[in-house]
Amino acid sequence: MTEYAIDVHGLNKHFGDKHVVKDLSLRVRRGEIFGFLGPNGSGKTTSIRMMCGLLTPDSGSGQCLGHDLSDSDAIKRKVGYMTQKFSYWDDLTIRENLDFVARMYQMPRRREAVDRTLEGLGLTSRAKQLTGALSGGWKQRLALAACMLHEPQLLLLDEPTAGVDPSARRDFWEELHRLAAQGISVLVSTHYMDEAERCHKLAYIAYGRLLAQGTADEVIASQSLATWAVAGTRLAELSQLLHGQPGVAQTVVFGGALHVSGPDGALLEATLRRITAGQPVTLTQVATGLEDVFIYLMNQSADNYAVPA
Ligand SMILES: Nc1ncnc2c1ncn2[C@@H]1O[C@H](COP(=O)(O)OP(=O)(O)OP(=O)(O)O)[C@@H](O)[C@H]1O
Repeated sequence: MTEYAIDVHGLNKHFGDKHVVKDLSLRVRRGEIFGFLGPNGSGKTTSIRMMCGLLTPDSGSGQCLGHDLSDSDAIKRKVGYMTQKFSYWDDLTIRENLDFVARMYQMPRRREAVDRTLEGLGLTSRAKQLTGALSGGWKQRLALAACMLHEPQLLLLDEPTAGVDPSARRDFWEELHRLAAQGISVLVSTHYMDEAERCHKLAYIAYGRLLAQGTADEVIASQSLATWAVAGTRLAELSQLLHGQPGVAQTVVFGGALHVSGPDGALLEATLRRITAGQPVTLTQVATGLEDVFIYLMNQSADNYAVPA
């Protein structure tokens, strides 16, 4: 048994003349929760589908749970894949939906598998509820249960909590950590920063290219950004003034403060002091956050990929 649930190198995928995944190399350890972040259309779903054998890469190689990527039948038997779209029957109960999935996959000892899964995900008391009447959070839990029926070793979850309220998202993540503690590996794509911070490791992908990966602290440190918080009034006006000034890479409003970041700390500070001189604002250097870094990475890659006029 290898140390990695996923270990892929140089994966590429084109759709027509669009190069949607570029030289993707990624390793996910067993029992690790690995977060996959990036703007819409950056290639997260395509990457996930290649890693679980649902889509053949144009080039590149690797293994998933010890099987070569080309051995998609073996991989699919050990992987649970939760797609973005909720695809269960509203007019069936939770139990009936799970039973339907178990039948579809011709699972042996179906009743036992459904009971075990209901119990494992805290759904037993709701087993008879109609799916259509469930809240978004419980629907996601049903979808997770359906992809756990065959006891997979790896979960590939594509934006599993999109549109789910914060308390249900927290419960869902507690469940993921419980599963990871049992040795199940999880690759999860998300747009939520709080979820990114709950992952053991992260990768940020934009325009098909993986731009940073590691723990949240490593991803933040990798960009060496300095960040200042500017508190005061007329911050929108100040943001416009700062745009394009020496040392200013980006300005982002965070609650009542403007976060201003740039790669050259001294230059950024000098610019901030010059532009805000005499204005009723306070400047405080703050720790650069994950969101600051993701916005920076996205802007950088947009610049690199911009088509020249
Ligand atoms: N089967 C397909 N045929 C043609 N183009 C596709 C196909 N699947 C995806 N694409 C294109 O590939 C690019 C990457 O899509 P993908 O769904 O992998 O991105 P994503 O990062 O998962 O986006 P989102 O966050 O919106 O789900 C997009 O431009 C998309 O339109």
